[in-house]
Amino acid sequence: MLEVADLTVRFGGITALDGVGFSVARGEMVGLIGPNGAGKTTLFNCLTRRYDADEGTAGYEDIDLLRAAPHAIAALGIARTFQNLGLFPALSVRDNVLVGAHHQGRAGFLGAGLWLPNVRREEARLRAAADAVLDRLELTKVADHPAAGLPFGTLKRVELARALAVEPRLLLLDEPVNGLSSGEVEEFAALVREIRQDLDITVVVVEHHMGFVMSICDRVVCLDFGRKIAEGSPDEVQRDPAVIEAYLGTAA
Ligand SMILES: Nc1ncnc2c1ncn2[C@@H]1O[C@H](COP(=O)(O)OP(=O)(O)OP(=O)(O)O)[C@@H](O)[C@H]1O
Repeated sequence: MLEVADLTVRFGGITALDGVGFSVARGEMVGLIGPNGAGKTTLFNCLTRRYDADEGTAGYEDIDLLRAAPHAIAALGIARTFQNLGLFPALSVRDNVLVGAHHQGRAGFLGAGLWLPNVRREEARLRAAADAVLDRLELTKVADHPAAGLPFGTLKRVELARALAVEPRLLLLDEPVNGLSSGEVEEFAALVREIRQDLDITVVVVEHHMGFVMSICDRVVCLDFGRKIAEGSPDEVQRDPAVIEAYLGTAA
């Protein structure tokens, strides 16, 4: 489903990604790990066209993602969550989720302004879809609450709901369990397992929480200083001396 090859991104003198390549099969869940500054978020930013790559390709289904327009990413069936939450604090939880669903709307500016019948029907359809996502993520009770003021664990689920409202085929999760308690991490892992099973979504997850990554991912890719240093099953990567050295600074 995704085939990243020779991906290189430079920021002035810093090479954030240096010839990175890996592939993700349809239905797989791949973990992307590595110490701080390894280039994980930069990789997501390239795939979602927030950053331009200097070199490389990212084949997604039958196109090169790196040539896609940034606004086309959601329509291509790709959604992401953000490390620091990409929510609008003053909007209700439901409206935050509707922002995710919005790209599916077909109404033009004029039709929306005049609130024509087809626009009303479309709005009702999008709201029903958003409500179904809220229900799945047990967020119905807080649907009308502004995002601001909700507990962090709830906001992480709203962030996931916003991404799911895109109805993605490929979901990119950036540190989804960072800051959660161990109980919440387990709940989140169960939720992701359920979503993958029910919605047939392919997932790439960036995460520092090794317990989460190792328990939920089919395969793991490790970056260090912009380079891929290991790839394999969670067990293999965990035992890889290069990975241990990258994290601990010395071979075990
Ligand atoms: N917009 C930018 N301008 C300049 N340098 C950047 C930019 N974005 C990332 N970098 C640099 O690129 C490198 C990789 O950063 P990136 O955020 O991708 O790492 P990461 O693996 O996601 O780290 P973390 O685990 O801390 O989130 C770092 O040296 C970072 O400072």
